[in-house]
Amino acid sequence: MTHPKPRSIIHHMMNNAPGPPPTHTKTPPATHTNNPPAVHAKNLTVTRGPRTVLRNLAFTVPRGQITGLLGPSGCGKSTLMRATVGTQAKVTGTLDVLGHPAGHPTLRTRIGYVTQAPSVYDDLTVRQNLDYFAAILDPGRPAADRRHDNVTRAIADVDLTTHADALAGNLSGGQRNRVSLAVALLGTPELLVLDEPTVGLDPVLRRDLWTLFHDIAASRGATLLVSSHVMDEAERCHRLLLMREGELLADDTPEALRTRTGADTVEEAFLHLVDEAEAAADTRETKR
Ligand SMILES: Nc1ncnc2c1ncn2[C@@H]1O[C@H](COP(=O)(O)OP(=O)(O)OP(=O)(O)O)[C@@H](O)[C@H]1O
Repeated sequence: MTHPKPRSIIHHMMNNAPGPPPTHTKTPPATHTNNPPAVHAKNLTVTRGPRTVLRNLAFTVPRGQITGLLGPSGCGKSTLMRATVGTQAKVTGTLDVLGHPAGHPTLRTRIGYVTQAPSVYDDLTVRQNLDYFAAILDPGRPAADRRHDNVTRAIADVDLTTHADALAGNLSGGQRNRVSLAVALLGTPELLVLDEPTVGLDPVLRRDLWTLFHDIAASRGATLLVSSHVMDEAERCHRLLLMREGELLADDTPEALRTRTGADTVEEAFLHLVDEAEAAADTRETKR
């Protein structure tokens, strides 16, 4: 007897679109044209200890798309994500998320946030982990059926149905990352903030996750803000925020960045922009 295959976004996408995911150089139409952008920042500055780690940032993250936050280690990606989800202290300037100031209580259920360290309980199974977080998000006996459906769907979304009863502690690093992502998907968030979700994953898993991100954006109209320091992942985003040392070098589509700098890849474009920024800084210095 053959069992029906569990519904899985990853399989669904792979069956319909074999090969690598599209690089999506064209910007799709925004799905909530009358709504405020997912994120709007102006004069955004963050200090950590004695250091200014984000300096005067201004950018807009449109809805319904994948915006990549790219830059070298230590440039401030995690700090920007923490500020966006409202967990970062000493934030000044404007930072509006889904039309509210970052950290506003109404945003709690509208944002999913996955940090770099998978936040799952090793001594619980995948389903028990999800049940636990679902009970916090949507408590009470009357919501039991809805919780069960949401948990089943979130597990299927990250392609872990066959591992639902496995202890999280016995999963691979990539699978544990996907449990964290499933937790973030539980409340069907409008904005998903994913901090280096593919770090340490093999190329196949990385490709599968990016396929999943595109499916989440396309099928739910969700906005994804995804950080990475791997420049080839930039090509998979609709838009890019390129960062260096707490400052924004660019806020554009991968295609526009390549065209503007005459580069073949986003990595080359990034290096070009770094050189340009350093030359501009030198000019300012010699004029003093
Ligand atoms: N608690 C802290 N006190 C002072 N400085 C900090 C603190 N935490 C981080 N920083 C500094 O803030 C800067 C930005 O850190 P952040 O973690 O945002 O960078 P990142 O781009 O996410 O790096 P990575 O890719 O390695 O995760 C770094 O230079 C870091 O040293």
